[in-house]
Amino acid sequence: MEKKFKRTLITTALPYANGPVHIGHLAGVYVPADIYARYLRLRGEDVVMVGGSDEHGVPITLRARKEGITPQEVVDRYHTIIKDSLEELGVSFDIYSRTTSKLHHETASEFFRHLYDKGEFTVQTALQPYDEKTGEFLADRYVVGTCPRCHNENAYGDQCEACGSSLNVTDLINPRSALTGEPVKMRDTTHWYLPLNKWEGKLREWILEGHKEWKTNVYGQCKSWLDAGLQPRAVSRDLKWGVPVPVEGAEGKVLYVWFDAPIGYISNTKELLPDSWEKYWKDPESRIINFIGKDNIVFHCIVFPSMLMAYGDNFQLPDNVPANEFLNLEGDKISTSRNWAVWLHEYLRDFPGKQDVLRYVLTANAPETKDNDFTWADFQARNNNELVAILGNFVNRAVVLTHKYFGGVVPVRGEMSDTDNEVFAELNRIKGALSEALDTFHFREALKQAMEIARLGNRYLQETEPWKLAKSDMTRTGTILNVALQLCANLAIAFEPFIPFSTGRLAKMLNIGKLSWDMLGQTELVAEGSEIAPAELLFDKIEDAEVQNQVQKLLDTKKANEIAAWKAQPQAETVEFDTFAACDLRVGTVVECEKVPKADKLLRFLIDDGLEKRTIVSGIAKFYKPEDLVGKQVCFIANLAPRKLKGIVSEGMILSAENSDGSIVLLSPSATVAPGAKIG
Ligand SMILES: Nc1ncnc2c1ncn2[C@@H]1O[C@H](COP(=O)(O)OP(=O)(O)OP(=O)(O)O)[C@@H](O)[C@H]1O
Ligand SMILES: [Zn+2]
Repeated sequence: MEKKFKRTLITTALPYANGPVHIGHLAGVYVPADIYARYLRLRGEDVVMVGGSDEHGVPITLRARKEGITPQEVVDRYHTIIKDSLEELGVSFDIYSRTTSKLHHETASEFFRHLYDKGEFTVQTALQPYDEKTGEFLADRYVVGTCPRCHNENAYGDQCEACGSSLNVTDLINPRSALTGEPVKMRDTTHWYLPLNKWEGKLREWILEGHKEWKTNVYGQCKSWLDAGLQPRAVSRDLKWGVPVPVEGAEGKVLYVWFDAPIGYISNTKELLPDSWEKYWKDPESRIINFIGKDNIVFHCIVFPSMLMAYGDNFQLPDNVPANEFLNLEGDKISTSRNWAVWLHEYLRDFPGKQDVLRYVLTANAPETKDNDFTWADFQARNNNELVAILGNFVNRAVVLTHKYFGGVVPVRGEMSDTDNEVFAELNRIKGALSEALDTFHFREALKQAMEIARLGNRYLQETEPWKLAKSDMTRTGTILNVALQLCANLAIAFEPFIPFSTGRLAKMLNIGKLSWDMLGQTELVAEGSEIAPAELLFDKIEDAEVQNQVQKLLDTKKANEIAAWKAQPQAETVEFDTFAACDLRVGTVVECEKVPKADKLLRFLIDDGLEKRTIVSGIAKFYKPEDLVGKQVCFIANLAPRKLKGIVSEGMILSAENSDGSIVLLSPSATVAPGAKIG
């Protein structure tokens, strides 16, 4: 039997404030959380959605060092971008705060101190990497080295981004300091550990016995962690940026970012509801739902619950953790550091007023059960073929026809035909399926069901053809349009959790007041005799040029990444001087230059080499216009055995350099020299 709850607290993973948010964050966490929150609010439930930026941890301090600014400046910049862009997308947080707030520092500090006083920690001294040049211990990402699994040379001390392995500093081959590049030294340092093993039994019972309904990806990950056996986990770090460890002898140490971040959920609730926050956290009749992406499962299902159990005081464990898998972009893993992303703030700038299109596409294609790919082609297709052609089209037809035949006044619904009754029966079936999908976090399925109402409407108009009937039977035409308008009003409810901007406009067009989930399925939402507003298009077609711009932006990024990753080839084997001297290298002046017919890569040169004019064929046609080269001086190998290319005998080879992007650049002397001058 499903348990009834009095209220729900929705938490959303705290985005890391070392960059803006991208579509992966949205698809994984913020869009589904917002859908669920809006749905519960429509049902009139007591629901609170909290969020905030995660502003501590090593990547932020590294970024600050790189840019020569303070960590506070880094987080101020990104917190503002993240907060504003999520708000503009319509993510309806009740509070969006940050972990550098005073209240959070106090809350996290008190949490640690309480566990410390209760004796919930163990203290361990262990060897940690240390940079002798800067005199600092190197936590997590301060250490880079070669990944033992995939041999990526730039794996971090906690993770390899190339192969996705989670690592320990000691796993890295040739570990070096990210600050100075020096090999790391190991030194003793003391930290506080939370013995997760102490909570293993309770965790097993709570998840493996008590929550078999969880998503299989979440349940499966928890099971494998638990089956592998839990170890004590360090909850402090040698760092200056963060919440200081509030005990004596802990100077220069802060709370591990994954100890402090989930406490952010508590401090955010506290900040929002100073007097009543506890009932959301401690009343067994409250329900906590954590929205996260798959890489956060262990922290939300193992680490944070252990912290809450260790704290005691009735803190409740989450009722569900509907974690999503990952969204990729055009076939590649989304990455902040490689700038491989669609950034929300840029999307909002490039597609003004199209928040709902992104919300729709990210839900329709959400990585609910497996990793999924976002492509601009799919984005365009879903907008044009679904939002415009199905939903927008149906609403537009119903509203336009009501204006055309009834002057915008909702016509009377006369006698109902079997078709009309079937439409309403189908609407009811959809309501059931839609609610069930939302209740069980199947948002893709829920969105599909909502779209079924619009499909139903289009089929209905197609079958009944009111535009034909209007010539002979206005009563029947009125009935049909009344039914169609009721479906439109139902769409305004069914789609509200997903695309709230458009449903707001739709409700206004239909001139209907506040809607609630209970009203879904009702057939008298638009009152007979009431006036509706003129038709307004809910969605516009997205043209090829708009998505091509976005694809080009990604291609540019790819190119920039390749150039940044380019490395010179290792040096070839040593040769004796005589070998070099045997090559007769000279400078010549280009007398003629033209494209070789039927060969798109080749140019034919006629070179004045100081003795005579010689012909050389060179494969650089993609990079130079022949007319631009006439009169220029080039370097060439004079004594290379002649070779036939496309029927032309080439007497030598022109020297060029291949750039990191694959383009070819000719070599020329830095000042004009006599043709035939020797190079050596
Ligand atoms: N591509 C993605 N698909 C789905 N969820 C994601 C994706 N990237 C991040 N998330 C989720 O978004 C939440 C906030 O992410 P966080 O700020 O920690 O970013 P991150 O994982 O460091 O991403 P990035 O490396 O791209 O900055 C986390 O719960 C994370 O699992
Ligand atoms: Zn690796």
